[in-house]
Amino acid sequence: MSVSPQREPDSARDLAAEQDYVSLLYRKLDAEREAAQRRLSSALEQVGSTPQARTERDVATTTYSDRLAQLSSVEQGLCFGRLDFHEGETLYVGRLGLFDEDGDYEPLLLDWRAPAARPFYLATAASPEGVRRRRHIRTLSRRVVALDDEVLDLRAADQGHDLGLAGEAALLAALERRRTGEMGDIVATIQAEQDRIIRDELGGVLVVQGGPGTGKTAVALHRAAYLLYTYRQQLATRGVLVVGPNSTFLRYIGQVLPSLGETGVLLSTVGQLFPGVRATGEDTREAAEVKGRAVMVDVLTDAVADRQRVPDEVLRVEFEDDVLEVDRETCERARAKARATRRPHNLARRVFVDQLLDALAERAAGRLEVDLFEGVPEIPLDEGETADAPVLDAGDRADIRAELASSPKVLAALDELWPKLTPQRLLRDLLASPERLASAAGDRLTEAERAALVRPPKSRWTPADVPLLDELAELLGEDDTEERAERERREREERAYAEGVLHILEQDDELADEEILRVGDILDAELFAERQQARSELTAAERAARDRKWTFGHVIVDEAQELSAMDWRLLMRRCPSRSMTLVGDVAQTGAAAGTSSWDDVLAPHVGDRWRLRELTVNYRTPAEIMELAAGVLAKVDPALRAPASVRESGIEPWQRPLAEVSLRTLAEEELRAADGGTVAVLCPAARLAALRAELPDDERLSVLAVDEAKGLEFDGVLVVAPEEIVAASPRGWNDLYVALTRATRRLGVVYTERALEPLVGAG
Ligand SMILES: Nc1ncnc2c1ncn2[C@@H]1O[C@H](COP(=O)(O)OP(=O)(O)OP(=O)(O)O)[C@@H](O)[C@H]1O
Repeated sequence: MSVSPQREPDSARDLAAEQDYVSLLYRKLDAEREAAQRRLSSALEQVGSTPQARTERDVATTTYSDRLAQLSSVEQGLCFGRLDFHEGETLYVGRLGLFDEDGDYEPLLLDWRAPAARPFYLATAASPEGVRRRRHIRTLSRRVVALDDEVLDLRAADQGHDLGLAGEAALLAALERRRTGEMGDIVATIQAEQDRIIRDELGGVLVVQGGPGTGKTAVALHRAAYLLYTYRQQLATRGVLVVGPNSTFLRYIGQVLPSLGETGVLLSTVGQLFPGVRATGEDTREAAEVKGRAVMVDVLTDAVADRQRVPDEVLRVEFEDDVLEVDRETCERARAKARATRRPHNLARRVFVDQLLDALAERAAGRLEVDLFEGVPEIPLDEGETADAPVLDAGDRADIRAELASSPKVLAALDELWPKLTPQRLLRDLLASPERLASAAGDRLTEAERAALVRPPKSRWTPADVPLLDELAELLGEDDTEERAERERREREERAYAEGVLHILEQDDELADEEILRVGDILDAELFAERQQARSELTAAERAARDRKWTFGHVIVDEAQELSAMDWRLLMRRCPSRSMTLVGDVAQTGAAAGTSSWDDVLAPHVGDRWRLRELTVNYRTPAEIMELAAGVLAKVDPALRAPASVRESGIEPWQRPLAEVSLRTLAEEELRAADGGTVAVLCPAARLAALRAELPDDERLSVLAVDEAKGLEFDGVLVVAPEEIVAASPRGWNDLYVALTRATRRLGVVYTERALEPLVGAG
């Protein structure tokens, strides 16, 4: 069911009145910016030499810079709505809150995320929530260009259409706009089913399932902004992580949160979540699938165990012109004792090394005693002395042990048996050796699957390696005793420094600055030290990106259907609170290790403790294109239903054989038709290079394989060789469904031999 825009011309008087109000809001915004700029400049001028002055300066500069960035980000579309209530009250809704500080602090503009702004998104004629009229105010720069009114009375309810859209005219205007290659925010036209998801409670796992174009990405990002606004205390320090499928996609959505005034969110792919590793390599489809399986946990566990060796017969170690020997049984006992600690490999190593050093020290002491007495005439025993009493005392033995512990040869011998390992070294060794792989995998992987994993040791890391490295980091652990001692020492110093500052703050009568007094009032020294460090150096998102053990306050995953079982394990580690929003569409799964069931994905981590919400309206793809795509969806699973398109474009999709067309000419035509908007040619990966060479070089034209186009949209799309896309993978129909649903206006399909069955009759 689609709708078409119908608007009464706005009365000039109404426009002028709204222009006056909007201008007042911009003046207020300017004044706030100037004030923040002034405060920032004066804070920067303070060249404090005392710790107290430095602290003041750091706090102030961060606060005012953040505020300035936020005030600049809301310049476009500052105010976009107005609510008139039956009781006579009027509220303006916009990107941030502005208050009348000279009067009685009345809100001039309500932040869209404030509870009082909710009727703007939820009120309907059938359930008006006291709202008489909802007005969408459309602006261009600072100029009011159009008003769209909805009167919410029961007469309007009778005329309601079945999609239940709010602010139809404004919505359709937003949907008709040309695509630029960067996603925009939808804050002015969020629909009720989306609003309910955006404002769903923070805790627990929320799964949002929705077909293509239903606004899953838009909703996920607005939810991040909403959560940060509503639960700022809880989330600001731990941060929010947004995970996307690839870096093209992250670039595509990169502007949405800043345009909503939020900069403290880490956007990342799973492949970027292991600090120090850049996953620039590519796996074959089969290798990626095998690496993503949950069974890899057992394979890796055994691969670690395989690195804890005992000698075949006897351990022989050179030490001071001598060779010390420890039998295999003693080595086995040492290994069993170390394993029994259940500590990660690198931490359990200490136990193993200690045991063997004890054994070696005993051998060395025994040798020394024999040596001492060699050639010495027998001395009669004193009374009470026995012949086998140790000659070396505890101090001597300790010295011998210390010497052994610092002997490079001894250490090298022990390292042979139980090496200190990094995740990188272990995984590199494992994947480079068919023998190691066979030993670790046992019968968990077939020979062919193991062969798919083998690669040369110098290969680049791939995204599917990253969750394996993360798993290994857990299995291996880090023996960071020394770093920890150093960190504790630094923390003690910082605490002492903070205590000093707080003391000064308490004493200093002249400190009228509200900010600093508040800091002194509510923080103890420890928290203050922590916060100072956090503020003066990095944002939460930046710190999180550098720290593998960082845990986030909330994690949002887009295109969540693509993640493998191993990816999920990594993400769950980053979010022990399980406060997560997962958005995706199981009909669009392309990755071989991806999922077709949310249950399967979540059961190992949260059982059935997750809640499902669905999005049902497609805002992107016109009805004509969706009709074509629905046939392909039926091939994925006949039980699945395509979402209802919100509009018709009046342009039928078409199909033609490759032999009869020039792709270059077609692409040029599409670029012209897009009229400044974007065009994509989507094809099987095998044709990418040839097509990139053939097609015009234009920044508005993208030539992509289907997995690269996931989540993106373009005004015009040409799908090339659909039958090859289907044949290229077991999830080929899903891929074709994704390809067909990327267009906002025009779609053409160019097939190689004959039209695919579900597409026959189209175009
Ligand atoms: N309420 C809305 N107002 C205006 N535009 C909207 C609204 N909801 C969604 N859109 C637009 O619809 C398009 C599709 O949204 P989005 O990319 O979030 O969908 P999706 O469900 O993530 O799609 P896919 O599954 O294909 O990745 C975007 O251009 C988005 O801006």
